[in-house]
Amino acid sequence: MIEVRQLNVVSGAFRLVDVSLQLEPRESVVLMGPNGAGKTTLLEAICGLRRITAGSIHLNDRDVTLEPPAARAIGYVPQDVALFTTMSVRDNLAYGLKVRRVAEDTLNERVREVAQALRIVGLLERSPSRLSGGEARRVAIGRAIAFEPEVVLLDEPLAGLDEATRDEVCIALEAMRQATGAAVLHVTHEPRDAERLADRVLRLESGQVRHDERFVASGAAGSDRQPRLAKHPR
Ligand SMILES: Nc1ncnc2c1ncn2[C@@H]1O[C@H](COP(=O)(O)OP(=O)(O)OP(=O)(O)O)[C@@H](O)[C@H]1O
Repeated sequence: MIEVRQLNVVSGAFRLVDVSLQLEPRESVVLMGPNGAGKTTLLEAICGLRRITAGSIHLNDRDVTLEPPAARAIGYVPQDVALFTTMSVRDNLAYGLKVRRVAEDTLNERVREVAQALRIVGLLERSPSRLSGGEARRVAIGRAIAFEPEVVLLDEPLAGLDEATRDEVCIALEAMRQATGAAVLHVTHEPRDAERLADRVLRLESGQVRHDERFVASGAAGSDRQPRLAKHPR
């Protein structure tokens, strides 16, 4: 479970003020809101990439507010993907496992599983600079989930994908969520993503988060899909 308590962030003239939210394990929450509302700023603050001026972040009752990003069990897919261009796709996927000193055989198995689930096995030895936009997005998702984080933060991961790739990525995300029990916070501007992926929807407006009462979960969030990623002991 992740709990954000009264988070305050100052970014130039922009402010997030007393933002609170909570995600249960395996819960899929979509975060919507207008351009510039602070969705990216909020995700960056939760994963430790933005300094917060007040408030706290708790992962399973552990206060991680002052921990560096790599010490938090939080996977992040940034809006601009930001793959490590000096590494192969395989090494991008392995990165989160390496920094957490996961044994090599487990690491290799995990990379293989994630690559299969996201259908990027054929890309493993490529450089990220030679990927299409959709391929790069899938690699970024793989890098974020390979170390089996407790929470995954996704900043518009489906933007710009064609319908078939979009479906594949949605299925892989749902499989990951079902198999690992990770909670997912997913930023999108697309109501259809919310309908497909969300258990509930939050709206960020005027620096504050509120529940979208109009949203009713359709139950279409992949509960009928077979998980393809196995859970490994931490
Ligand atoms: N490094 C920065 N320095 C100063 N202001 C910033 C910085 N990064 C973002 N901002 C400002 O903070 C506000 C929130 O930006 P943010 O990217 O979090 O919004 P968003 O909701 O993710 O927008 P979008 O839907 O367009 O992606 C904007 O007004 C933006 O101009």
